[in-house]
Amino acid sequence: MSIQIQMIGTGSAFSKKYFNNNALVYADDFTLLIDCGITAPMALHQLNKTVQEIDGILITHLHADHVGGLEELAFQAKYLYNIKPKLFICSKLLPILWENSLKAGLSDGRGNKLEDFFEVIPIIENENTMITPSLNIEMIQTKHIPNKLSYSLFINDHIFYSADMQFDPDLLAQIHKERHCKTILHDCSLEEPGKVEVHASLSQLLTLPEQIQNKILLMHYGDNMEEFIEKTGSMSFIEQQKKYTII
Ligand SMILES: O=c1ccn([C@@H]2O[C@@H]3COP(=O)(O)O[C@H]3[C@H]2O)c(=O)[nH]1
Ligand SMILES: [Zn+2]
Ligand SMILES: [Zn+2]
Repeated sequence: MSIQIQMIGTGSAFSKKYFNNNALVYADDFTLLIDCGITAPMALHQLNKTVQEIDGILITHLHADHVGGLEELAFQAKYLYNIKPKLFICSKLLPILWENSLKAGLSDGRGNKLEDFFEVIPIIENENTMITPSLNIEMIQTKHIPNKLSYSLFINDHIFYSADMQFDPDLLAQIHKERHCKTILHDCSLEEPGKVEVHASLSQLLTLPEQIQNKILLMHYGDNMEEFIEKTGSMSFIEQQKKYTII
């Protein structure tokens, strides 16, 4: 079954030209937002979308370019539309999201909790979770910031979505060979090697075999992306706001 992916933002954390690297996944009857960064409410507004059109939000890790927009969406959902979107998050991240990130803004001082804003659905890592009959997600822990939990995703078993991760050629080879992934959406730092070690860099990704490179759409890139067009081997940059049908 085919799905559509639309990056509401394709930028790196400090980008001022692109919104935060967050994605809408359209399955038959379900729209999932993958990550909800600081700029996500504005990015959705530019697509003429409100939280009413989002059936679920899935969080990969707790950096602000991936969760910084949740407070606004939570308040909009509750106080503007009186709805409760589903919130999918690995069970290990769930307490940290509330206690260390959202509680300050969302708590009402009378003991409210995350479940007052979202239908919280804890995800067990490495287990295939049905989001909706036409959309399964498996979350695997990947290396991003040392000692900080971060997850990448398999979507419907054959799409790999890196979220934020360091270069891991062995994992990508395994994904290609054993999981038969057809499409890989991968974060890509355009900084010179050594400056930002917490994302895969373009120079690292260019060392991958051709048959892996031609599956890769590059995302989470800096404002200088256009300088690198035609310099990405068999990979290409995914475009912000464009809808991609992935079978
Ligand atoms: O140990 C660290 C922690 C953070 N950072 C920067 O902060 C950013 C946070 O969002 P991000 O994960 O998209 O990208 C990260 C990097 O740009 C870093 O370079 N080294
Ligand atoms: Zn990020
Ligand atoms: Zn990050």
